[in-house]
Amino acid sequence: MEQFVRKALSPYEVYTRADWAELRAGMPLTLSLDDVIRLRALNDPVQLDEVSDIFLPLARLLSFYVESAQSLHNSTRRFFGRTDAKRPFIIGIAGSVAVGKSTTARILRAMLSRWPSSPKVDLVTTDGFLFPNAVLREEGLMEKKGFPESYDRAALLSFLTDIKAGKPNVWAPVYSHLVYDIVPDERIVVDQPDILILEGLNVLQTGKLPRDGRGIPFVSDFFDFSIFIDADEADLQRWYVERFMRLRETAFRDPQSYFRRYAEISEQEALETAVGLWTRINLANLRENIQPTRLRADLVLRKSASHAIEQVMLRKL
Ligand SMILES: Nc1ncnc2c1ncn2[C@@H]1O[C@H](COP(=O)(O)OP(=O)(O)O)[C@@H](O)[C@H]1O
Ligand SMILES: CC(C)(COP(=O)(O)O)[C@@H](O)C(=O)NCCC(=O)O
Repeated sequence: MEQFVRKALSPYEVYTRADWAELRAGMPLTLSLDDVIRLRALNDPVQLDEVSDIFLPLARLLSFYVESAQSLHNSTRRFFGRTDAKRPFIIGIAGSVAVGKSTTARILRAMLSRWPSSPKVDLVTTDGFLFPNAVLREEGLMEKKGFPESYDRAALLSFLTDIKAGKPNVWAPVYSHLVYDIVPDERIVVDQPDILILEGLNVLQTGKLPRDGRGIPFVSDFFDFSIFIDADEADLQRWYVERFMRLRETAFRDPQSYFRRYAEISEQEALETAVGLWTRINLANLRENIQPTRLRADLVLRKSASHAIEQVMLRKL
């Protein structure tokens, strides 16, 4: 009974992978297996059937939403008799560290940019808005990287405000996973895209509402559509640790790598280090800040232990 009431009250329509895949409705597959291999991140085993079963129906849904958003914006322009700049459609992608946000964002970007209208699709990750390590150290936040307080939220909001207003050449700072810090003098420029994908742990977080009612408090206020990628904690830990162990063979060997020392310790010590980083930083952040935002998303993609998406939940209310 309790489960029945909970289901009736849920704001989501729940689809199995097979049911969701049906909603592709003839949408043509524009990515090849080579494209998928090129786009997927280290340790992400995503396959071409994930593209046809999950991403094609999603791209079809988004094509309706983008069209409706443009039409709504045109109505507002007509009402005011204005000819202001086009407004990009902004998609937010949230979820834990190691859940596969970057692969999802890159596949989605490639698919949307291959629509017949050839829209300009840009992708930005929120790590560029982390405070530099020097600031995090001063504030005692080095073990809180990825937590809400480790980001320059004002800069991120100002970046989104400019993009949504249709300004040309809006820039964002760049973060390097290799050096584990913001890269001085490097920037990414976003120039009036039709669609912007913003990917990061924190994009659905709410923060405190200002008491005086002024200001724009949430990053998600800028989203036309939001996606949360969900998985069990035990699977996430396994993916994080496996990736860490693979990075020891690759990126950590680079003399510039912040994690250089972890390429040299024993396998057992490396495992303990990875589990420690996962538990102290990323699991704590998942529980305190990320997981509670899941039900704010328009779409939840739920991954199984094999990394494949097994269930899709689409907001109906
Ligand atoms: N220490 C690291 N060195 C190099 N690349 C890394 C490191 N940690 C994570 N990455 C890469 O950074 C990207 C983002 O990782 P993460 O924030 O965990 O998000 P997600 O796994 O959801 O995409 C991934 O492509 C991952 O492979
Ligand atoms: C850089 C990140 C905070 C992710 O940033 P995002 O792009 O999601 O804003 C994360 O990948 C990270 O490095 N966390 C710190 C703990 C760790 O080293 O695993």
